[in-house]
Amino acid sequence: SSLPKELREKYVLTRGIGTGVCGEVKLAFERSTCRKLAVKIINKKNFKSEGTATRNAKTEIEILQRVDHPCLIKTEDFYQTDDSYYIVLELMEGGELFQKVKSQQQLKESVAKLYFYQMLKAVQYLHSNGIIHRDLKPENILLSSQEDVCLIKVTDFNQSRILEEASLMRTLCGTPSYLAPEVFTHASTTGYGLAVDAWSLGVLLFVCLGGYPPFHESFGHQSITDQIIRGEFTMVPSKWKHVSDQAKDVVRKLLVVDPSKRMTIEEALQHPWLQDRDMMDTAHRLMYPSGDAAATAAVQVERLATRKRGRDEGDEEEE
Ligand SMILES: C/C(=N\NC(=N)NO)c1ccc(NC(=O)c2cc3cccc([N+](=O)[O-])c3[nH]2)cc1
Repeated sequence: SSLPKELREKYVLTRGIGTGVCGEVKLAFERSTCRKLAVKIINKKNFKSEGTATRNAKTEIEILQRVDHPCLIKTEDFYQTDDSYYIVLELMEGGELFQKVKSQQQLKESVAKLYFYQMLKAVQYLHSNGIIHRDLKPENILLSSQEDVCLIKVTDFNQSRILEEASLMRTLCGTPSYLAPEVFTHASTTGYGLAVDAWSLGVLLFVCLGGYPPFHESFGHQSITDQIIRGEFTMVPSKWKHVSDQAKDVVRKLLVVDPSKRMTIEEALQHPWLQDRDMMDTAHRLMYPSGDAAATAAVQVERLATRKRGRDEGDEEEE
């Protein structure tokens, strides 16, 4: 394929290392440093052209370049041609969580807990920045190494949405007489939107602990959508007998059909199963290798503040 000239000048692209539904990932070497990197090639026709202004304004690429958290994929560089995007990313040598669960049957509970905690922190960060991921699945969770104890990163923001309270405010300025009730209740504000990610994390945790999905067309007579709508899943004893009751409790409180009754990300982070000092120390050592987490946290806060100021000024220009 015709790679952008600047990309070819800066990187050597070699073999494919992962194939996503919407494109492929190639191993690349940065010519100047010989550093190994990954290049995700996304075919533009995979980007559904959304009607809503919000989606057009904030494409996935902008989200990818804006987010900054140890458990979210970081883009190093970005190129595009008429038909493709080329995203240069850090190499995630552990590959997709999906492959690891498949090859190991099911993960050890301590490993599942370490990964799940990092996923919660990544999604907590997205939500605090008004972003819903909406497509959390094992293919979109990457592992930084082949070791069980490793950093994980969430990727693929193609389905993500920015929560625009502003657009709701504009809606409420008009005549309300034609507006549906849910516009005024939770449904259209951050409330329910964020809960979709909590459900997906429940499915992810179920798969990591049980080694099989909670909802699947091959289970019983019901369609997969009926199983999901009814929230009907089975913890097969042979697979779940070694899993702790606390871990099962987290899954059961996330796979709740009614979003208003579903456990939130914040509540999950407070659940007894995750009050595990050793796991947290390991996770923080992986997330903030520089060691001084306080300093790193302070830097994060400062960076967010400057970015927020920048965005506000930027928005004024847009307005
Ligand atoms: C941003 C994004 N997707 N966005 C999108 N619209 N997809 O639908 C995206 C999706 C997937 C990836 N995947 C990788 O970086 C990735 C997959 C993989 C498998 C084995 C080994 C490696 N590796 O880096 O060594 C891998 N990296 C990286 C970025």
